[in-house]
Amino acid sequence: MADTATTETREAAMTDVQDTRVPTVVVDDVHIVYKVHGAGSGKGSATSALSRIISKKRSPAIREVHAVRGISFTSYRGEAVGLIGSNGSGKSTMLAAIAGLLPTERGAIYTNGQPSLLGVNAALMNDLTGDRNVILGCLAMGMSPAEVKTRYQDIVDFSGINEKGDFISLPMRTYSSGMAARLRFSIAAAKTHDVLLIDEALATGDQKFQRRSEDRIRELRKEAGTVFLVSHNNNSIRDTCERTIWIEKGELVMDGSTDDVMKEYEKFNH
Ligand SMILES: Nc1ncnc2c1ncn2[C@@H]1O[C@H](COP(=O)(O)OP(=O)(O)OP(=O)(O)O)[C@@H](O)[C@H]1O
Repeated sequence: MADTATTETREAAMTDVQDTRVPTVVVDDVHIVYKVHGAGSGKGSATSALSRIISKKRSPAIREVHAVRGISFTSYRGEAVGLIGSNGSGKSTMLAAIAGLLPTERGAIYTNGQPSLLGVNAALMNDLTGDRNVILGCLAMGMSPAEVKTRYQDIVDFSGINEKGDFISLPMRTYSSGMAARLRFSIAAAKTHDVLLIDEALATGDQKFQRRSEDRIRELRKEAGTVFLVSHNNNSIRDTCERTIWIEKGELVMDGSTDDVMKEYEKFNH
């Protein structure tokens, strides 16, 4: 009897612990396959295109790249999760899939809340001025015009775009790649995201800005979101994420505390 009671208490306690962790993203045995058109064995695209026209053949074979091969994990509210791995291991593909931008070939991704992907290629309009982009970006994230007005100055100050003069009123195409990336990060980070996916954004700013963005990521976590960070900068992962997922050749190698995973990853790279 006593044993049963203990078991019940333990089970109740475990349920309590589980209940405090709210899952935000569940990745269940996901496979992602890119289909590359025009990847036939033609010698040079112009020659092969011409021979195709002459022979009236249809487009060349479609090649498949199996970028993610059966990855599973669950992230919880309040977590910052680093994604690491060699070039081409599938990190960006995994982020884009969580953001809902790529279909899964097999398996499924469930998200609680709206994921937002903040990549170095996030779309801002190059011909519009920085301030127009701030306004449009905020509206596109669902802020009301009044909210945009109150947030505007903070975003510009955070970006530091105006530190060396009035750059915010110049078109984005006149910005250096670092300046543009800083503005993109500042716009995206102005909103509390349910799931914020950051792809290498921190690598583009200078050190001062990197530190500022790391602080902002920590704040976003406190505001109850989940942050995923893809980076080749091991220090930014260490400073920002307490959990890290290591991917190689599309497969999950290790998922655990950043310290443990980094130790193994560094061994692998030496
Ligand atoms: N649009 C695409 N079409 C076809 N194949 C792609 C495409 N994007 C990525 N791949 C392939 O998918 C695999 C994973 O690429 P991915 O960009 O996800 O890697 P990554 O880990 O983010 O790399 P990196 O660290 O270099 O940014 C690679 O083999 C790559 O060639």
